[in-house]
Amino acid sequence: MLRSCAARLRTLRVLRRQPGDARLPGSQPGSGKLRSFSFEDVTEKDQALPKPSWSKDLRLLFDKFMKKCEDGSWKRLPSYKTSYTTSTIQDIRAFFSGSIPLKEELMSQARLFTRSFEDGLGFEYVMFYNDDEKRVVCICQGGLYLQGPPGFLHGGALATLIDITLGTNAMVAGGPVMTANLDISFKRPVPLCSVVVINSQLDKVEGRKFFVSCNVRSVDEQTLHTEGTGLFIKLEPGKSLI
Ligand SMILES: CC/C=C\C/C=C\C/C=C\CCCCCCCC(=O)SCCNC(=O)CCNC(=O)[C@H](O)C(C)(C)COP(=O)(O)OP(=O)(O)OC[C@H]1O[C@@H](n2cnc3c(N)ncnc32)[C@H](O)[C@@H]1OP(=O)(O)O
Repeated sequence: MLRSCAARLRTLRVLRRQPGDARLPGSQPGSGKLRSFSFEDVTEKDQALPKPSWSKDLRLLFDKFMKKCEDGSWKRLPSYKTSYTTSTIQDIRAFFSGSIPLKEELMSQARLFTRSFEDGLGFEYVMFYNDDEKRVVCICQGGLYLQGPPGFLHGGALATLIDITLGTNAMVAGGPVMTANLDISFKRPVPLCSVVVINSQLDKVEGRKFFVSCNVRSVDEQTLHTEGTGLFIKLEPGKSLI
């Protein structure tokens, strides 16, 4: 698994020697196929689909959950590098009652933190949602640029993955939310480039407060890496954030 991460890093270094170019979407690593950078490439491509940088474990888990989607009980959630396309920026500004401090131009360049790394070096993840059970499962692989202790995933990176998983669980149930509180117990470190499964469930809703909890386990389910709980507050349209 670590070897596939290192090979991916070498490939990216070779491709990066061409300034102003981006990799052709869908090209094979090492193929050297390049073409000019296009904004649509980074905004429109669904990132929650198999890529060459995924390990075998991540692919197998993805296939397993896609099978569960066949009867409609589970749904894969697509994911993009930015949620803020030019057409929705006005709506978002209105929703937050003008409290977003960024100017239009910068806003359109903003990227979702977890989708800002090159393929395979940062966060690779896919979330699946079960509406009846109010559960979200995130299958994820933390890449070489997310190191904390030598050879292990940074705790903040894992906290980020937990935050977005719990937040997504709250959001699919109740609409736009923000994290008010996160409580995380790190029990066993996560090896870098390994795959873990974040299992979350919506425990309780009280007015605008959504209480969500999760555990993080290894692929073989033998290791309990982490447990976490979160409180998410449903945002009120037109209410300023600041
Ligand atoms: C057309 C589309 C339009 C819009 C959609 C656009 C976008 C979608 C929006 C978001 C999607 C993106 C989500 C991804 C984000 C990833 C996660 C994050 O990184 S969030 C960033 C980190 N979090 C923050 O910066 C939050 C900072 N805090 C706040 O902004 C506010 O405190 C708050 C959480 C928004 C709550 O403020 P409110 O004024 O709205 O609510 P309150 O009246 O203060 O509280 C309501 C209720 O909740 C209780 N409460 C609030 N905070 C806490 C807390 N920390 N611990 C415990 N309880 C808390 C409070 O006591 C009230 O309880 P009640 O009295 O029982 O009702």
